[in-house]
Amino acid sequence: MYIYGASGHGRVIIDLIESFEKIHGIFDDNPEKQEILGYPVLGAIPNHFIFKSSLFIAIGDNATRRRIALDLEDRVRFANIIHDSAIFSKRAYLGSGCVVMEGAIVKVNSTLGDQVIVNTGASIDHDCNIGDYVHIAPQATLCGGINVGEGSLIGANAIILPGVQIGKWCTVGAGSIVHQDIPDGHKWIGNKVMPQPVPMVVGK
Ligand SMILES: CC(=O)SCCNC(=O)CCNC(=O)[C@H](O)C(C)(C)COP(=O)(O)OP(=O)(O)OC[C@H]1O[C@@H](n2cnc3c(N)ncnc32)[C@H](O)[C@@H]1OP(=O)(O)O
Repeated sequence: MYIYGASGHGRVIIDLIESFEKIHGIFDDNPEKQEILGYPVLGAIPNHFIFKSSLFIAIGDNATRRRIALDLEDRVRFANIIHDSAIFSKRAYLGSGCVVMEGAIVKVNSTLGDQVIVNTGASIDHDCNIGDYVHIAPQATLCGGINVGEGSLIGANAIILPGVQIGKWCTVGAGSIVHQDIPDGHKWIGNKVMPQPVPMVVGK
C-alpha cells in the first residue's frame, strides 16, 4: 500500500497497518516532510507514477481528502482499512478509501461512502448512511437511522440522537448532543445549531 499524507493522520495510519501491510511509499506535497516514523517521504506524486498497489489518503481534513481523491481516482485504486479490533457488521457496506479504526463499531444496514474516517472507538449504529469524505471523530456515537451528508465532521464524543439528518459539509462540535436536523453547511455547538452557514466545498 502507498500512503498520501505525512502528518498526524499519516502517523496514525502507518502505525495501524505496518504490522500486516507492506508500505511501498509515502507521499506528501510539503517538501519539508522528509521522514515519518522512520520511513522516507518521497515528496509529491510524480505525474506519470505507476502505482504497484493501492493508495490510502491519510489526510484528516475532509475537503483536502476529497480534492486529492478526485485528482487521483483515475490513476489508482483506494484501499480500505478496517482494524482487527473494530466491529464491522457483515451487513454493513463501505465504498473505497475508508478507515475504521481501533474499537470502532459499524452496525447492521449502515453504509459508509468513499474516503470516510471512522475514528477510534466511534460507534455507528444500525441503518445509518454516512456520505463521502465524512469524518466521525474518536468516541462519537451515532444512534440508529442517521444520515450524515458529504464532507461533514462529527466531533469527538458527540452524540447524535436517532433519526437525525445532518447535511453536507456540516461541523458538529466535540461533545455536542445533536437532537435536531442540521441544514447543509451549518455548525452545531453544544445543543444548538449556529445561525450562520459556513462556505460549502464546490468543484474539484
Ligand atoms: C484524532 C483527532 O484529533 S480527530 C479530530 C476531531 N476534531 C474534533 O473533534 C474537533 C471538533 N471541533 C470543535 O469542537 C470546534 O471547537 C468547533 C468546530 C465546534 C468550533 O470551532 P470555531 O468555529 O473555530 O469556534 P471557536 O473556537 O471560535 O468557539 C466559538 C465558541 O464556541 C465555544 N466552543 C467551541 N467548541 C465547543 C464545543 N465543542 N463545545 C462547546 N462549546 C464550544 C467556544 O468556547 C466559543 O465560545 P465563546 O464564543 O463563548 O467564547
